[in-house]
Amino acid sequence: MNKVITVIPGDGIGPEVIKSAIQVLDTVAEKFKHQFTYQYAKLGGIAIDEEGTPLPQSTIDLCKSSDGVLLGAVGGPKWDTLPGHMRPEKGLLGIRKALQLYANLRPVTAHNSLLDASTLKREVVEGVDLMIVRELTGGLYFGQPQERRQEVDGEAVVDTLYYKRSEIERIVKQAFELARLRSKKVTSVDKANVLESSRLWREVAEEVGANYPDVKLEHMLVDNAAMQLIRNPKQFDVVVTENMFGDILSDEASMLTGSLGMLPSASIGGEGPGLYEPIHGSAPDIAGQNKANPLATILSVAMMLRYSFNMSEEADAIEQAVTNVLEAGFRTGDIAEKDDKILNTEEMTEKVIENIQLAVTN
Ligand SMILES: NC(=O)c1ccc[n+]([C@@H]2O[C@H](COP(=O)([O-])OP(=O)(O)OC[C@H]3O[C@@H](n4cnc5c(N)ncnc54)[C@H](O)[C@@H]3O)[C@@H](O)[C@H]2O)c1
Ligand SMILES: CC(C)[C@H](C(=O)O)[C@@H](O)C(=O)O
Ligand SMILES: [Mg+2]
Repeated sequence: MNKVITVIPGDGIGPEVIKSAIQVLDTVAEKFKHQFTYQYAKLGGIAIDEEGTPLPQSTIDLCKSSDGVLLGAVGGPKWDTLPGHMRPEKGLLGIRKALQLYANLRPVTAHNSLLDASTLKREVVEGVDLMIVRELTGGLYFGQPQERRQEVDGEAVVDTLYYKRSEIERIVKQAFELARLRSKKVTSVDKANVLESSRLWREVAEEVGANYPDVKLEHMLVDNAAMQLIRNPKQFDVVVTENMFGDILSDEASMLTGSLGMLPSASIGGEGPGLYEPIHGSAPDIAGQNKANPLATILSVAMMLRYSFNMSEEADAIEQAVTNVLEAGFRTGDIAEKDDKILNTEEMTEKVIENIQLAVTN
């Protein structure tokens, strides 16, 4: 198959992990006789520096003209003092919105060989396999007004948490559809004891859930959910929640797998291409040092092949290669234990590539 992929390296470790992901894609292309064409686009800090805006129109156009979008990460201290609308992160929010990617899937899978890399006890994380379904184009991130104000008694600020019923319906429906393919349980996370938006969220979850009698629905307040995620994460199958709660809970949940550097994501739901990115950021503290764990981005490539290109055998080959490499004891610094030899980004990528090449195909 021929596929056109828009590649957005971004800032910090973004270009490093994207380089790994492209090498993996090239390996898959060769092994499975596909042709992947890459068109590179700018987003975030590098786009601000070179084009004066975090989201150039040319980037939106390139994304829309492709079959899938692969993104590294954006942001960094260099751009932290810019006004809100000019920040790198605004570019990321803008491209998600422009492509109507309202559903962000963040799978959290504990690899057996990484159980001791987690900060939690082995018996707590063993067997964890959950999916966070994060609403991605609404809520506090996008609601208007969002501004600072001078009022008579001093400075004030407002962010707006806004959802349309239809926006809640479609994301909750997505969660139920996914749960049907998994363990048939949806936990809807909200703050319905305080927020009006959460009370509507809960109401809609009940209504949508009524159409899925085979799937169990439970509601959980977000503060309790944050605690339950580290007390007993195995109780969760699909977790569905609004944008900001999902952002926070997914970083927390990543530690069940051993590292933020392990968690991939797929953003889908629009009429055009899906966007695939690790959940981590540009990691300025390790950028440019060839230290970043490339696995989250490599696993995001697997999600792109599975969800956007319908290449499940190829996706399986990548995921299996990652499992094999971890089982063989190869580690980047973030998942290493005391006596492990630490591989750099390039060496880890090489191990995954060797493994894909060795895999026997049907
Ligand atoms: N999707 C994105 O583009 C995205 C996501 C989150 C944060 N950010 C941006 O990234 C910048 C830094 O944010 P932050 O430090 O809060 O979060 P971060 O995710 O960049 O880093 C948090 C910690 O995790 C480590 N880490 C992250 N990814 C890693 C990897 N692949 N391998 C090894 N270690 C890894 C970092 O070194 C750091 O110690 C900010 O500008 C933020 O806005 C971007
Ligand atoms: C960088 C930021 C805008 C982004 C978000 O909050 O969505 C990031 O934290 C993520 O999780 O993808
Ligand atoms: Mg985040």
